[in-house]
Amino acid sequence: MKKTGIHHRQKQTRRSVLYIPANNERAMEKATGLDCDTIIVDLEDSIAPDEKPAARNALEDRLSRTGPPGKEWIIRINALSSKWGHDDIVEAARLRPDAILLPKVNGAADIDQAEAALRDVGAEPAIGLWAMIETPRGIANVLTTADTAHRPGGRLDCLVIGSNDLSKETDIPLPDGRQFMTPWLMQVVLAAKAAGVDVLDGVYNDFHDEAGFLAECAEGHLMGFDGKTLIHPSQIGGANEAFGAGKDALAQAKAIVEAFSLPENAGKGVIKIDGRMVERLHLEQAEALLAKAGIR
Ligand SMILES: CC(C)(COP(=O)(O)OP(=O)(O)OC[C@H]1O[C@@H](n2cnc3c(N)ncnc32)[C@H](O)[C@@H]1OP(=O)(O)O)[C@@H](O)C(=O)NCCC(=O)NCCSC(=O)C[C@H](O)C(=O)O
Ligand SMILES: [Mg+2]
Repeated sequence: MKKTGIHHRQKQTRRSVLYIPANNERAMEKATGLDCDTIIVDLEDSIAPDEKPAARNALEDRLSRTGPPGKEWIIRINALSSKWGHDDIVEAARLRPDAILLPKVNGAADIDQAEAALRDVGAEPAIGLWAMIETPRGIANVLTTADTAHRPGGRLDCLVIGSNDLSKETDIPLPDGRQFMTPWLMQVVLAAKAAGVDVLDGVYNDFHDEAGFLAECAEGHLMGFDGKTLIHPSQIGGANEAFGAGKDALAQAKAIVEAFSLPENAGKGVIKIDGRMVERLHLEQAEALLAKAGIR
């Protein structure tokens, strides 16, 4: 369970989170068989303005034929301030995804507006909200946005970096300028950790550049992201590897749990394993890692 989980969901593994344009029938068909943890069906930036209503209908039609994709799935709607946003959220609530992803969230008021709209249509409490943080104002206000997760009935469950929009709004080119965005990205990570919600890194556009993608995955993992958003199936394996608990980390976690379970360590707050100090906070960390990996 999340530390501060509001709707008491199970802690999800979200190493690899793949966007699929809602009107891409072939890609939607493939989604169930892909090894990604989560899919985001997109009604926003990958759908041309004239195609928005048709994409919404295509999604509804597909789900009525096939049912849900068989893994965590999210619908990214257009901003509620846009001419499509209201119809999108009404339709999304009817289709009952695990969560609705709001683009270009500038602050808590955007979450208020979405939660009110979901209340108005009687949306199930189990439908979560995810927020894209991809504007300068969204970065500046991210802690108060994240803290909406703590309100009674709060639906926020995950923050998602939108690096393309952030690049557009700040004139920092990608991928070369990512180092200059890093302080902002870390603000988002920190806010997510403070509020106890998940946080996902942005996409890597050049899906033929495997080395660049893997380097960005490794960096995102070190920065504390829970996973990475993806645009192409070829990126799934690398993200699962980078954000999954590696063999060494799992072995280390098991060693910590075993050491603290020894009778001679029962009353101790701190012990030594392989010459390193290990405290009970490390035990908690180890137990959480093993639980997330489904080991205990
Ligand atoms: C980028 C693409 C348009 C490339 O598509 P395509 O030309 O079809 O690529 P391939 O020929 O290499 O595809 C090989 C097979 O893989 C399937 N495929 C491709 N993409 C996906 C996908 N996303 N999900 C599932 N399956 C996919 C193809 O159908 C091929 O299958 P097969 O026929 O069996 O060979 C395309 O990848 C794409 O549209 N990607 C997603 C784009 C998207 O959703 N963009 C919006 C989110 S990004 C963003 O906006 C983030 C944020 O807001 C920000 O600001 O940064
Ligand atoms: Mg965006």
